Formats: sequence, structure tokens, C-alpha cells
Amino acid sequence: MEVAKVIIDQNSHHTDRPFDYKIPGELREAVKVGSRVQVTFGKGHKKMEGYVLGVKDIEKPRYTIKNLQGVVQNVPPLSELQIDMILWMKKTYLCTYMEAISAVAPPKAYGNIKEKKDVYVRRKISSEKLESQLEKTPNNAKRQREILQYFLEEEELLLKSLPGIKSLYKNAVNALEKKGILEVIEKEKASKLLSMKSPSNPPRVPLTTEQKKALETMKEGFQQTQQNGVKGKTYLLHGVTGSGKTELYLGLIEKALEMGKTAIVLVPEISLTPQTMERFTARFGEAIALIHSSLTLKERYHEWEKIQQGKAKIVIGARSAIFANLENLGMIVVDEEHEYTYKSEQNPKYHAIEIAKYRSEKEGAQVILGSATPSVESYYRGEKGIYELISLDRRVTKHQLPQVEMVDMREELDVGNLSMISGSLKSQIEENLKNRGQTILFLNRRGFSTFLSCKKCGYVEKCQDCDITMTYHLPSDELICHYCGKKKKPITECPDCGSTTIKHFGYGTQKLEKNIENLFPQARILRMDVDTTTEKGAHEKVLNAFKNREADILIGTQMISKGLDFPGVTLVGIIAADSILNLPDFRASERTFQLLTQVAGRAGRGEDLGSVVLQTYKPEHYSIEEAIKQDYVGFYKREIGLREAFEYPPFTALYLVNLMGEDEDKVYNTAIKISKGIRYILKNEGHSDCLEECILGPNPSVITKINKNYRYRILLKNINIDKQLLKKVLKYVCINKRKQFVPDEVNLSIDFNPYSII
Ligand SMILES: Nc1ncnc2c1ncn2[C@@H]1O[C@H](COP(=O)(O)OP(=O)(O)OP(=O)(O)O)[C@@H](O)[C@H]1O
Ligand SMILES: [Zn+2]
Ligand SMILES: [Zn+2]
Repeated sequence: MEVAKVIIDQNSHHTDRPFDYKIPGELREAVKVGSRVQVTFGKGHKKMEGYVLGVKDIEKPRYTIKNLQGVVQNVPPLSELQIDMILWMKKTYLCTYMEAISAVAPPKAYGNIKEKKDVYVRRKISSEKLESQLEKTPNNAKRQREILQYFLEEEELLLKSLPGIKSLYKNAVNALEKKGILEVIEKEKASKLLSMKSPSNPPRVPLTTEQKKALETMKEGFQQTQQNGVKGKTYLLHGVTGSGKTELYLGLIEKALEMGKTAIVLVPEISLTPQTMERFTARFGEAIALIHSSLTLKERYHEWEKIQQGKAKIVIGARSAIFANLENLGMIVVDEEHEYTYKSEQNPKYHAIEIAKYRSEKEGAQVILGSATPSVESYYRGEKGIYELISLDRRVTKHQLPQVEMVDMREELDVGNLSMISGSLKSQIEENLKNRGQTILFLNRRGFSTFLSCKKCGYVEKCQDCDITMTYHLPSDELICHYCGKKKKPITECPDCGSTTIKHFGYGTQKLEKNIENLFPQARILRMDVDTTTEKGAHEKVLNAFKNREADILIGTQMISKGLDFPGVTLVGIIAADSILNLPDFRASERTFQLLTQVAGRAGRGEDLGSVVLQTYKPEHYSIEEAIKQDYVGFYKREIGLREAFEYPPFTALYLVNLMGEDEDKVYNTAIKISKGIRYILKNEGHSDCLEECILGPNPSVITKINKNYRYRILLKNINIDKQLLKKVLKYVCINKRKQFVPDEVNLSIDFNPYSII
């Protein structure tokens, strides 16, 4: 008898195993490994869906087995490669089957979406004939007359754009259709996707010597891989800002297509700008599928369908595009490889580069990791020869990297300048406005002021549900929690001491905008942050306006820090360079250096030389010193020494166990039980000497509460312990013994190589 092993589509660790279902004779043809199927589940015979991960033949079962109910139509079965990846992810990230399937499979709505069409009304006769029709139409056929009026000038109109599309009007339109005057037609809804043009073959820029050499090396590597059928190589392309990395990606993809292969290009969500897309579509046209989070379900469906049907040869997208089910995958490009958005914050907490490397090994694809500021781990691998390191040290344009001027804001205070803009930055903006150059001002904090506090007793307004201060926003005049989004009216009286001396502290982009408006009333200013880009397409609008020089100054958060290529920008001002330096996180220095170098890199990309003003309270910090020099390798050398000394990645692997729940005692007790369990087993394995260094915590997380949930964490480091052993113990305690250790009210998740440990 044929039995299917089915994973039930329900995200609970209680049902996280394959269940057996008999494949009835009539379904034998339809059910395949990977099919999405209908089943009944549990004592209540609840109707559910699930995925077949395997089929086996058994003699006589010792227990009763339910029948499979059917196969879900229009959902393509998971491929063999996808199933392999699901099993590998489950093992690697200790997630549930369903979590792995949800990450790998196309969106669930795939195949369930009805094609929505737009209904149009079109005139079938000439406008002269229509005019005489109108004369013939009696006055009491009011609606028909009204509709005909419209078509005197128009040939085709959307039905819903006619006045009050009530059934009465529809009747009138139907009557006119019967008379042969109008016709009703349905058209596929116009897609809001960036329109995919056919390749326009723009003139190719001749590559610089440096670019050529890099491209040749990577092409040769690719050719070898393809000919010898060995597993794909990983290249780390370290090229300074504006060194023309994208041009190399295009060349490599072209090579892959020539050899009958396909390609995936990952870009951070925020760089999915029309600017980037244009460069790809100009070269490859309709062979591209685009995947990112602001697509509607229908748009997403279309893009996945293109991939599924083999129409797409190149997939460009944010993190999840790494799972694109392309056949003959030959090339994976990860642009801005250091970007933290490549790490998933949901289970499975994978990093897109980890998946890229898995696919590279399985499918023989070549991986290109590109960045001006590679992650410390990637560069370390480059140095060790695990990746092949390729460097582009020069910009393609005539000017080299911009000069960075450092302003010590403590000295500004000394001379009585209390504002957020130093004397030097102010005069340079003035000068730049005069010369009609564009300016970018970067401040990595949105809102108006950072927090409200009582001057008398020091009370600070915090979110009730999260352990963080609330940010004051204009023009809505409200406090917003940047973690859970809750809003409230600002206090005018201190709830602790009753004083009315409530003061604003800190500043964000809204306040910066106000200040700049006051200082330079003649300047045209744009602001780009989460608050100005909530609407679909708003992001592009701002960037396009700036590109078309409709504004002189662009103010923004990290949204404007990378990938943008505006030749008109000759001045970049960094308002508070040390804003994230104080985060209690081992990556704070790295992130600071990356952010500053990327922002600085937006200046001087055109005809004119660029300059950068960097304001800081900590000029002596090495991240800032090296960012001023824009010297990646200099930064890397200092950072890698510290990572080794303090036993952080890449020298140790970090495993983070997060525990969360509304009942703080329960969360804490669970954390204690788990850490005790881990310690106990490791002790029995003979590791009593290193437990202190290896298992840190449980401790409350840095942000102790988010959205009413208390957070505790246990951090594991593999110091003097085999990584695999540590992982095995973790799996045993957190997964196998979960029922025993973790009550249902406490959420446990495991993060391997966490991006941040806040
Ligand atoms: N060989 C070349 N000659 C002239 N212009 C070039 C050449 N190569 C690239 N460019 C242009 O230079 C600009 C910068 O290139 P690109 O955006 O690829 O740099 P990048 O290395 O990705 O920069 P960043 O990391 O700062 O985003 C683009 O406008 C690109 O069209
Ligand atoms: Zn007070
Ligand atoms: Zn909150």
C-alpha cells in the first residue's frame, strides 16, 4: 500500500512531524512527492492541507491510516531541490518543517488568486455616427444619453470611471451594447510593477582596466566551474563606492545566460529603486522577474509564475528571492553583502548568503558577494582564501573618493554653537547652494525629538508595552513607539512629580528639516524616512524628484545611505556620526563604519569633486577615524583584532536562545531551566571547565520588553567546545525536550549567527 508522508500546514511544534496518509487508487497519478494535498486531521477529522515530503510502500500497517482527500489544484509541487533545501534548513536552523516550507515555497496564495480584470467600455462606431445616435436617443433615456456624451470625445473608458457605476448605469451600458454602439471588454489589470521594457541596448560603457581584469577573473572561474562540473566558487568583490560593481554583475549575468544558465541577484530591500532596475532591464528586458515585499499578492503571483514557467532567466529581489525556483542556476549575486536585511528575523532565521552557499554547492552556481564595506566575517574568509578576494580600489569617474572633514561637536559647544549644525557644515551648504550643487544630509533617527523628559525629576516617557522611550513626532504632535507603533499624546505634566517643565531631548530628521528650512529659506528640501515613505511608490517619487534636481537638499535616514548614484551630489553632511556607536552590540563599530563610508560614498560621483562633513562627539573612535579616511582595510585590521580578543565572530560561533512571553516569571524560569539543562549535559560530556565562558545568561535582553512580551536570552559561544556538540545539546534541550522545558505561553526561538545580540 502506498503511503504519503505529509507535513500538516499548521505552524505549531506539536504537529511538527510527518503524518502517514494512504494514497487511494484514484489519486495515485495525481499525488507526487512535493504535492500540496488535502487531508483530515486528528480525532475531529478537521480538514487541513499539507505537503507530501515522501511516499513509501508498506505492507500492512499496524494502525489505521486515513486516506488522502485530494490534491490542491494549481499549486506546483515542491521540486526535489526544494525538498532537499527544506530538510537541510530544518536541520540547520532547528525550525519546524512548516517554517522551512514557508520560507522556500512560493507564497501560499500561489494558484489561489483569481485573475482580476478591469472592465472597459469601448465605442464601436465613429464619433459622428455616435452624435446622430445621441440625437435619436429620447430624452427620457437619461442615463444612456449621459453615457453617450462621454463617448463623443473618448473611445474607451474604464467602466468604473463612468458616473456612479450603479447597476442602473450598467443596464444603460448593456442596452447600448445591444444596439451595437458600445462594447464591454475585459482587460488584464494594468500591473503596478515597474514596466519591463524589452532591452534597449544602451551604449555600453567601456570598462576600466581594473573592472576588466576583475570581470575576466570571475568569468574564467565561472567557465571552469561549468566545464568541470565542480561546485561553484564564492568571490568577494570589494570595490570602493562608485567603482562600478554593478557593471560587473551585468557582465557576469550575460555570461551565465550565454551558457544557458540562470541568475539570482539579491539587493537590499531599500536599493530596489527604479534606478537599479533600469540598469538591469535595459540589458535583459523581460527575462527578469522581480520579487520584493511591497508587491501585491497578485503581482507576486505573476512574478512567481514567470519563474515557475521558466520564462524568467534572472530573478532580482530582496532576501526571499534567494529561494527562487530557477532551473540551471549558474550565478548568484549578493549586492551590498554586508546588509543586515539579508538576515531573516523570523524562523527560520537564515542569512541569504548561507542559502546562496548551499545552492552553490548543490547546483554548482557561482556566488559573487559585492560591497564597498564587506562584513568583517566575509572579509576574514576572503583573507583566509575561503572566498576569492577581488578588489576595485578606484572610482570609475575622474574624481576619486571625496575628502572627509571631521567636525568635533564638543568644540562647537565650547564656542557656544548649541545647534545640530556646525559652523563648517552650514557654510558649506551655503556655498553648495550657490554653486547649484546638491546636498545630502544624513541623520539616522526619524521623528522630531528623541524623547520627552521631566527637567525636575528626570522622568522619561516610555512605551507602556515596550521598554523603550517614545519618540516625539510632528506635525501630528504625538509620541510614537518605534518598536510597536503605539501612539499617545505628549505629556504636559510629569506623572511622577507633577512638574510642568517637560523638555524635549535629542533630535531626529523632522527637527533637522525644520532647522534647515530656517537656515536656508530659499532651498528646496526633500525628506526621506519611514514617515515620508509609507505610501506605495513614495520612495521612488522622492528619489526621482531629487534625481531630476527638483530639490537642493535631501534629508534622510539610512534609507539614503547606499546604492544611490546621483551625479549632482557634491556635498554630504553626516549630522551625528556616533549615533549607533553606543549600542551594546558587538557589531556597533562595524555598523558605524559601514554606514558612514556608504553615506560618504554618495558624494562626488559626477563631474564635480565631492566633499563630506562628518560631525561627531567621538572623533577618537577607530570606526570614525577610519571612516574619515574611507579606509576599509584599515578599519578591518583594527576590528578583527578586537573580535579575536573578545571571542566574537568570526572566531567563535554564536548561538542565541530567545525566550519571550507576557508572564515574566514564566519566561525567566524557563530560561533558567534551559540553561541548567545545557550546562548539565555539557558537564557530563566532560566540559565543566569552560561552561562559564560558553554559556552566558540567562540575562534579560537589552530591550527587556517589546509589545508586552518580556525577553530573556541565553548566549552560547563555542569556546573550547566543538560547534557540532554545542548544537546537538542545544537541539536536545530546546527541541527534543521542549515539551518538558517550555510551557506553551513562552515562545522559544534559536538564532545561529545572530546579526545583533540586542
Ligand atoms: N567603465 C565605466 N565608465 C564610465 N562609467 C561607468 C563605468 N562603469 C560604471 N560606470 C558608471 O558609474 C556609476 C557608478 O557605478 P556603480 O553604481 O556600478 O558603482 P558601485 O560600485 O555599485 O557603487 P556603490 O557601491 O557606491 O553603490 C554608474 O552611474 C555607472 O553607470
Ligand atoms: Zn518629574
Ligand atoms: Zn511599544
